[in-house]
Amino acid sequence: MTQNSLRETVRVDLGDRSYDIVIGPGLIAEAGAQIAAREPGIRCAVVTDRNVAAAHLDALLGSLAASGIEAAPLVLEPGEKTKRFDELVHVCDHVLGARLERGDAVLALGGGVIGDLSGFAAGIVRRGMGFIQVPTSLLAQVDSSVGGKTGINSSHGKNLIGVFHQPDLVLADTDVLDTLPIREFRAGYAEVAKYGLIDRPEFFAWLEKNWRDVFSGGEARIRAIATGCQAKADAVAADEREHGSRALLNLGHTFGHALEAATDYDGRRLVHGEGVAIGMVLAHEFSARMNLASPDDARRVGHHLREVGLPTVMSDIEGELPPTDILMKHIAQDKKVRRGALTFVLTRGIGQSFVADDVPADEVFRFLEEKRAS
Ligand SMILES: NC(=O)c1ccc[n+]([C@@H]2O[C@H](COP(=O)([O-])OP(=O)(O)OC[C@H]3O[C@@H](n4cnc5c(N)ncnc54)[C@H](O)[C@@H]3O)[C@@H](O)[C@H]2O)c1
Ligand SMILES: O=C(O)C(=O)C[C@@H](O)[C@H](O)[C@H](O)COP(=O)(O)O
Ligand SMILES: [Zn+2]
Repeated sequence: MTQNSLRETVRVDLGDRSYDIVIGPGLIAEAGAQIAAREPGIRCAVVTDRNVAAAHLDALLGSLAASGIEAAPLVLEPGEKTKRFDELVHVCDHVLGARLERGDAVLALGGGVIGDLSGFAAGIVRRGMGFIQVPTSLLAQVDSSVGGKTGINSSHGKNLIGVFHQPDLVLADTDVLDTLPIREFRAGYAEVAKYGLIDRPEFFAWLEKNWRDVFSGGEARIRAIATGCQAKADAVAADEREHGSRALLNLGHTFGHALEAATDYDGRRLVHGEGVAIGMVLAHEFSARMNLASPDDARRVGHHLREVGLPTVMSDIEGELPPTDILMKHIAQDKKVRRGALTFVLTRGIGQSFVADDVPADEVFRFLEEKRAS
């Protein structure tokens, strides 16, 4: 990690596909110069959503134009339901209609929804073109803009269709978080805390003490984002395509994704980071039930996430959830399933997560039934 006053740069080491994540204030105004310095002559399709466009699109387009970068903007509807096939076709048609070449780029200006969808388009148009991430939600700055997982949802489940396609550059302008709704900031915080729970117990302890400063902005926020990006960069460099250790980044996601699918990706009821928050508490509780970890750790995780204002139990989700066998059907579609056996990220304690193969489905079923009843 290199530091320059409030600017931090984290490098994702992937040989000839390595790239920088630049983090700090004022980066949208500088985006044109940052991109032109790395890719002279490049043109961009700028994909964003209506909320982000209202607050930040003009500034980005101005910055690109000032550096002589031609840009073709496309504004989509906000929300998880935009991660679907017809919107993928929409983005691909837009990129082709603008006559962008393989060496040009799709630039994602937005949260994880826009990043995942645009990255998928960049990965398949002309069999793979340039991709630049300008993440605008906390979740996207600390997680989804890094690592090259792209994709869309299916009626069969979350993120089931997609490709790995790494970005060439990530510009995380921390100023833009000032316009992010507080509910979305909290949701992104769940993925920040995740890195502590995976294998950085001292980071989790730091968050327990300093989360108010992370929420209020400034140095603590930048430190939290840079620590998260470094953790993600390390995990991706070690196992780019999730053959093994990268699966740790999925802590809380097997339960969380099932809950997102069970609520029909309705962001009024549950957004991704909230599903991850509930999922991480469930993963710690399930680990305790399997005698792998102390129930005190599960209580500590639940206490912290609840303290910042996140939902932590299934009953926090508004409205009825479908029966447990439907949740199990979603869990069985998880991409970590091997030869029909469930794989979960479980834990031996705070910061001691591990990938558990062959988790008995009947134990998971009984556990979920009990949790729903309690
Ligand atoms: N590819 C990955 O590695 C990865 C990692 C984590 C999550 N994800 C995916 O990311 C998605 C969730 O991302 P998200 O939480 O960013 O959701 P999102 O993209 O829906 O953004 C959240 C909301 O905030 C708004 N918004 C974003 N930035 C804003 C800003 N600066 N000012 C005002 N409004 C703003 C958006 O319009 C949207 O309404 C999920 O689909 C999840 O599966 C992917
Ligand atoms: O980058 C990863 O690897 C992750 O698992 C990060 C997660 O936060 C993210 O939500 C990811 O999209 C989930 O991946 P999936 O393979 O379970 O769809
Ligand atoms: Zn996630």
